[in-house]
Amino acid sequence: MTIGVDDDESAFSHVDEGKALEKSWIRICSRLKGEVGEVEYRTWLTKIALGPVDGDEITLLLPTRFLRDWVRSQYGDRLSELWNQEVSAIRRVELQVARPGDPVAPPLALEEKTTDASTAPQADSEDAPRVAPEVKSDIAAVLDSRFTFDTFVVGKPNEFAYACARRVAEKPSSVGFNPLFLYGGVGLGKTHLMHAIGAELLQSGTVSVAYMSAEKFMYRFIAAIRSQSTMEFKEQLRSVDVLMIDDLQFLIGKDNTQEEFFHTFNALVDAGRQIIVSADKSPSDLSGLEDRLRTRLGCGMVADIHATTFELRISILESKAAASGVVVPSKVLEFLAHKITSNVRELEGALNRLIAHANLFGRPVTLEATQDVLHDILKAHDRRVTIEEIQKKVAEHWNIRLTDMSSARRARAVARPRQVAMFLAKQLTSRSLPEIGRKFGNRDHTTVMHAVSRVTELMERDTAFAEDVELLRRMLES
Ligand SMILES: Nc1ncnc2c1ncn2[C@@H]1O[C@H](COP(=O)(O)OP(=O)(O)OP(=O)(O)O)[C@@H](O)[C@H]1O
Repeated sequence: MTIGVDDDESAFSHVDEGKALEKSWIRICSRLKGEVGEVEYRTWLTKIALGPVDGDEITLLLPTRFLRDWVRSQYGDRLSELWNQEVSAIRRVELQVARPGDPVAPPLALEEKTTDASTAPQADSEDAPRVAPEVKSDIAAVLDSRFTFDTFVVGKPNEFAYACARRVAEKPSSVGFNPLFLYGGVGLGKTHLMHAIGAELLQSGTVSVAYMSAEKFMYRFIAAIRSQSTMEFKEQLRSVDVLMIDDLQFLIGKDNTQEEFFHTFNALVDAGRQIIVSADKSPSDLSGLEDRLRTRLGCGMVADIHATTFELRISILESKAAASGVVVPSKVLEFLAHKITSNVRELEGALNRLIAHANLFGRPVTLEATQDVLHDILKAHDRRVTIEEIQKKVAEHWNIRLTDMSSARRARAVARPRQVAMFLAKQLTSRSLPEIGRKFGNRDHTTVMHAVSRVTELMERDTAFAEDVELLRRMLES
């Protein structure tokens, strides 16, 4: 082998070259797995075997042309980068289809290889029909068993979305519920609800369910184009009873994929099949999606998952703490629910960390320990937003003067934004009601309480207003 950079050259001339490469490969696999996630890794990357090194190029072998093309298009650049970081002399990665006698799997598995037949492509022979069986298993719903209706905690902000999801799981394709469009901010339970619907439907054993992120949909589509098998791909998609697409906003700006999705969508709905879609915004706000697609997406049931309330955060924490078997005092739960308001994922992450800590050290969870274990998260949240920032953003949004946040004016055009700012201050900061009141022209804490309940009430009644408040919240948090 001719590797031209000194460090690597000496390394390879003194130790067993093959072993060193295998070690590098294991590290690369481990990094890739962390980057792309378990399912993606198993589906596409466990089939790669190490081939020879020639000059600055390493060859990686794949069992079929389809897999080679896919890995090349999706991971080719990243593989080159990672190899180059591991062995600076390697500057290029060549992906080839393995020939008889070549290694057919990674020489050293990262862990026990338990490639799931339902998710992995069947890549055993170049002559075998390449796409049909692969895509078929590929679009089958791979659901997270933790995301069920039973584990979903229902509260005011998500009760409507939950009821719609339940309804669709009981009676898919009912008039008025097709498509079901779930939308809301990051980490508020959209994926959880979709998986819950899928799990419920699959239990019946009679319904075929496909679930994938919009991103995956696009990659499948591109792969089908590359392998000239778009017809098979379309047929696969159009043969399912229920199609779920998560995070649809990903298709913004991807015109060809949108077009394909639009046709699939129409074919399925026309054939009386159920579509379920999630996104971070309502169909009308997904600018960048074609108008005809947005219109059709809004034709069925559109359900918003609002930002969590304090009460919902407490219920979620209680339920997750109870499931863990670790006793978490209510003071700690309240503290967390006050501090971590952004989304359920973060809240859950913080609680899991506390529980893991308690289990590891066998110590009870206390408020003191919580502040200690979570100090980095708590600091980040404290820093996140100030009342002054909230007042400024809200004033700009409704085009009022900043001084009106503290003025005595009671005209609705001024009073309503002020109430929203108080509401957001309560949601996004850890300030107490009297502290918030003081920042709004020395108002009493009961005025802040009134503002919070008034805004909550209005958000429930008025979707446009709720979206305004939600938008402000997201802007302030970003
Ligand atoms: N109401 C709830 N009850 C129980 N767990 C919840 C609830 N809402 C969210 N979660 C949990 O929070 C985490 C994040 O939820 P999920 O992945 O469904 O969010 P998402 O809205 O799909 O986010 P993203 O926009 O990032 O895709 C999951 O672990 C989920 O189980």
